[in-house]
Amino acid sequence: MDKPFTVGIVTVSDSSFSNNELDKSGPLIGEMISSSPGYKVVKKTIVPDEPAEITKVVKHWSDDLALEVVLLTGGTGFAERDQTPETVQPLLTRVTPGITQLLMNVSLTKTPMAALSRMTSGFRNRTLIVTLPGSPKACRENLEALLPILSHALDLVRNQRTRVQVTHAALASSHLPPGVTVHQCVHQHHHIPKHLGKTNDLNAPVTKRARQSPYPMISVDEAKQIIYKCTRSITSETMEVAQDLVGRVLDEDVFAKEPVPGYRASMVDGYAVIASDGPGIYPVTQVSVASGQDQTPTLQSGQIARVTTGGLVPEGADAVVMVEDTTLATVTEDGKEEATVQIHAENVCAGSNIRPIGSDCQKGDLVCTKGTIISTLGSELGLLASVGVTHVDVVGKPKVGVFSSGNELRELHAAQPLRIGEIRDSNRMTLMAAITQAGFEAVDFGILSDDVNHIRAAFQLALTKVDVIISTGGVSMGEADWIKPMLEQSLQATIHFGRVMMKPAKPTTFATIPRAHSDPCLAFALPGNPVSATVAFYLFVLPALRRMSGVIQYENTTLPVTIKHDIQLDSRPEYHRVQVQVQADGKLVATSTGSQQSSRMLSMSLANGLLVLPPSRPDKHVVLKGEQVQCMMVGSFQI
Ligand SMILES: Nc1nc2c(c(=O)[nH]1)N[C@H]1C(S)=C(S)[C@@H](COP(=O)(O)OP(=O)(O)OC[C@H]3O[C@@H](n4cnc5c(N)ncnc54)[C@H](O)[C@@H]3O)O[C@H]1N2
Ligand code: MOO
Ligand SMILES: [Mg+2]
Repeated sequence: MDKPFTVGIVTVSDSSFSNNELDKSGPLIGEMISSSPGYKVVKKTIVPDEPAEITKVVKHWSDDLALEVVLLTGGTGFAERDQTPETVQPLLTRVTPGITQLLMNVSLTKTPMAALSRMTSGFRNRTLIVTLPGSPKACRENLEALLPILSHALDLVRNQRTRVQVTHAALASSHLPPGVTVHQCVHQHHHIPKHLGKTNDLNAPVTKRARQSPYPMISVDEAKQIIYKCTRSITSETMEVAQDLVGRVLDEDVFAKEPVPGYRASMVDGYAVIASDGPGIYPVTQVSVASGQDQTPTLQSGQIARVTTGGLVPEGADAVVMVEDTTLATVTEDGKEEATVQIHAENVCAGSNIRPIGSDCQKGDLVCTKGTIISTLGSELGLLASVGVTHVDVVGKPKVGVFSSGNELRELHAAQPLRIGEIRDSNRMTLMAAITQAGFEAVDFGILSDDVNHIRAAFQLALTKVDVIISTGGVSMGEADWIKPMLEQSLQATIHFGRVMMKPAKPTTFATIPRAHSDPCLAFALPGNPVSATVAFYLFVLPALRRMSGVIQYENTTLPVTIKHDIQLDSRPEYHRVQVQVQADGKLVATSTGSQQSSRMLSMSLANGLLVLPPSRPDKHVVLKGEQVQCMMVGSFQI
C-alpha cells in the first residue's frame, strides 16, 4: 500500500483562536479525512484572521514540511476580517479552478447562500491548498465533493504523470503504469515548473515564439537546492581495495577481517626475555627476524631469543629488552653467532615492548564508516589493507554524457577550414576535461544541429547510456533555442528551472527526464557561451555529480580573498573570474582575469577562482581594491 497522503488542517477564525473550544470545523475535517483510507492528518492548527499568520503556516507546511494537502476552513465570507482567499491566492503557483468550481457547484445545490462563500484552490508547488468555508455543514458538503477526486489528484502530483499519460483507465484505477514504481515516480520530479507564460511550441513558426522567457528567474541558492532535491546517489558497487578506490565513498561500514598484529610482536630490536628472570647472562636459543613462521616457538626460563622490530615474540617470553640495554657475552665457535648475551635492564615489566594480538585493531573492529571518502592521502586504503579487507561496497559514480548544440559549431579537428559564421566547438572540450579531471566518466555525444529531431534523437540515445546529460547552447530566446521546448514537449521532462539570477550563465536550465526502467536522468542544459557553460558546470553540475557519488562533504568551497583592484558590480550577482595567489604573508589575493564577456574563454583559462560578487546597489556599485570578497575555488593555487 502506498504511503498515505499527508494533510494539514488550518482553522482560520479570530474567535476559535481565542477559544479553541469554538472550533467545530477543524475537528470535523480531521475526522472526515482520518476516516478516509489513504490519508493522514499530520498537522492541525488554529490561526486568527490575520494574513501574516495564514501565510506563515501555509508556507511552512508546504515549503518546509512538504505536506501534500493543506485544507483551510474559515475566512472565506464577506466580513472585513475574512481574508483567507486573498491571502492564499498569491501563495499559489498554479490555480485549480476546476476544484474551486466543483466545490461551489456542490454547495450551490444545497443553498444559494453558498454564493457568498469565496472558496479558492490551487497548488503551491506540490502542495494542494483548498480554502473551505467556515461553517461545519458547508465544510462537510465540500469535503464530500472533494474526497472522491482528491486521491487521484494527489496521485497525479505525487507520481508526476503528465496529462498525456493520464488515460481514462488510469483515472478509473490508481495503479501505476507497468514498469514504473512509486519509488521512481516520487523521485522523478520535485518541483512543478512554474512557467510565467507559454513555452515555445515545437511546431509553431518563429512569429509565434514567446518574446519574454516563461521561466522565472530564481536565485543561485534556490537553483542548488532544487538540484540537490533531485539528486540521488548511484547504486553501490563492490570494488577491490586498490588505488582506483581513491575518491570513492564507502557505502557500508567496514570491519577488520583480521586482528593487527595477528601475533605478539616486538616493538623494538632486542631480546625476548622472561621478565622475572631479571638481569644476567643468558644463552640466545632462538632468533626471530620479522617474517612468516609455521608455528610459534617457546622460550624456557633462563633463555633469551633475539628478535627484530615486528618479529614474533616466542611463547613464554613476556618482555623484550632493547639491544642497547645488552652486551654480547660469548660467541659460537665459528664466531658467527651470539652464544650468550648479558641483559643489563633491571625491573623489566611483563609486557614491555610487546604489542599484544589485536592491540592496534581487533578482528571485527569498525575501521571505516559508511560515507567515508577514500582519500588521495591513501590512509584509508592502507588501513583497509592492514586489516585484511580486500573488497568494499562503494557508491557508484554517475556517467555523464556531453553534447554541444548549434549549427555554427565545427569540430576542432574537422578537415575543412571554418566558413563565415562558423566557430570551433570548445564547450565539449572544456566539459569533458573537467568531468574526467573530477573523476567521472564522460561520454562524448558530439555536436547536435539546431534541428529538433536531431536533438531529440540524441537525448533519447543518451538517456539509455548515462545518468546525467550536459548540453550546451540553445537555451535562451533565439529561434533556434529548442532545447527547453524539446525537453518538455518531446521527452516529457520537467524543467525545474530555466533561468538563474547570475552572471554569467543566466539561462542555465535544469530538468529531469523520466525513463521507463530507471531513475530519471538529470539534464543540465547549459548556455552556449563558453564561460557561461564552464561556470555553470562548476557551480551546479559538479556538486550534483559529487552528491550522486556519495560525496556531500565539500562543494563550492569559498575562501575570503583580498582583491587587488576595484571591480565594478553588475546588476546580477556575478561570478567574476580571478587568479588567486598566496602572498608571502599567507594572505590570499585575487586579480581579475580581465574582460568578463561570457564568450571570452581567456577570462576563464587564467582563473583558479570565481569571486562571488553581490549585485550592485544604489549605494554600492563597486568593490574596492583591498576589500575582502568570498571566492569560490575552481582550481589550485600557485604557491
Ligand atoms: N534576447 C536575449 N538574448 C540572449 C539572452 C536573453 O536573455 N535574451 N541571454 C543571453 C545569455 S545571458 C546567454 S548566456 C546566451 C545563451 O545562449 P544559448 O544557450 O541559447 O546558446 P546559443 O545561442 O546556442 O549560443 C550562444 C553563444 O555561444 C556560442 N557557442 C554555443 N555553443 C558553443 C560551443 N560548443 N563552443 C563554443 N561556443 C559556443 C554560440 O556560437 C553563441 O555565440 O544567450 C544570450 N542571448
Ligand atoms: O548569462 Mo550569459 O551567460 O551572461 O552570457
Ligand atoms: Mg541562443
